[in-house]
Amino acid sequence: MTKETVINSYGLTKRFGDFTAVDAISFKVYKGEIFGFLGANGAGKTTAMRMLTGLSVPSAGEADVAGHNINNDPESVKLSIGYMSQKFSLYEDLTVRENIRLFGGIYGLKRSEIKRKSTALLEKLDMEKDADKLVGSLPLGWKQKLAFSVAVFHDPKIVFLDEPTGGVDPVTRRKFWDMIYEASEAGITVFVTTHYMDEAEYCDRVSIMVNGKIEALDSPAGLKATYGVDTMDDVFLKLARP
Ligand SMILES: Nc1ncnc2c1ncn2[C@@H]1O[C@H](COP(=O)(O)OP(=O)(O)OP(=O)(O)O)[C@@H](O)[C@H]1O
Repeated sequence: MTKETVINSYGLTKRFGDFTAVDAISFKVYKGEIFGFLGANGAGKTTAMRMLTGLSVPSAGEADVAGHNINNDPESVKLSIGYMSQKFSLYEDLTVRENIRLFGGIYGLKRSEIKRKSTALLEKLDMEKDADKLVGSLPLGWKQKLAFSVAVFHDPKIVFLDEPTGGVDPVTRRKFWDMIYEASEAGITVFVTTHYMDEAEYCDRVSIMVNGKIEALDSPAGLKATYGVDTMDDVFLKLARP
């Protein structure tokens, strides 16, 4: 069976003046995959992700994302994906319920659908009694779970997560990854950047970006075998911090 390609990037490039932040990256991501997008600080991950999500125009190159071309039809790209940025997109001065409603509306869901799905989501997150609390008052781990949930609320084909678990303890991070697995099992492709190497191990495939280029791309086991090391930490150290 051939795998369905949901991201096809070819020669994707972003320059800021004389500086090339993303340097002609070409790769494919398949449906339902958990794809880890790794690299040291400043390697170009966020810049690449902003192009792939239709938020920033490439200097050169192309990408098809969820069946739409990022250059010709960025608006369709935006509607077909979910995006959770490092600072999340949640409104701190709105309640949990208001945030869910807002994002459902932005992604074009019907009112009745928003209502039904909100009830199910609050139950799943065990946040029914917190539904009318301001998001700003919640612990960071809860905000991350809520931000992820609103990013997949409209059942997008792909969800892009930019360092979704920064600043929380390992148990909270592990719980967050249960949600990622669940989304992937439901057929949502997960594109995730992280600085945590235990999280890199949870991915189906991992790419490692160095100075704007993709230096390696394989499964965690494949990368470890190629570089003759036992952990993703060591793979990362060899490539990204030689
Ligand atoms: N708007 C901009 N103008 C000029 N340079 C920029 C701009 N945005 C990013 N850069 C530069 O591009 C490079 C890549 O940045 P980017 O944020 O994509 O890296 P990153 O891999 O996501 O890093 P981090 O892990 O720290 O988030 C950096 O050197 C950054 O300073």
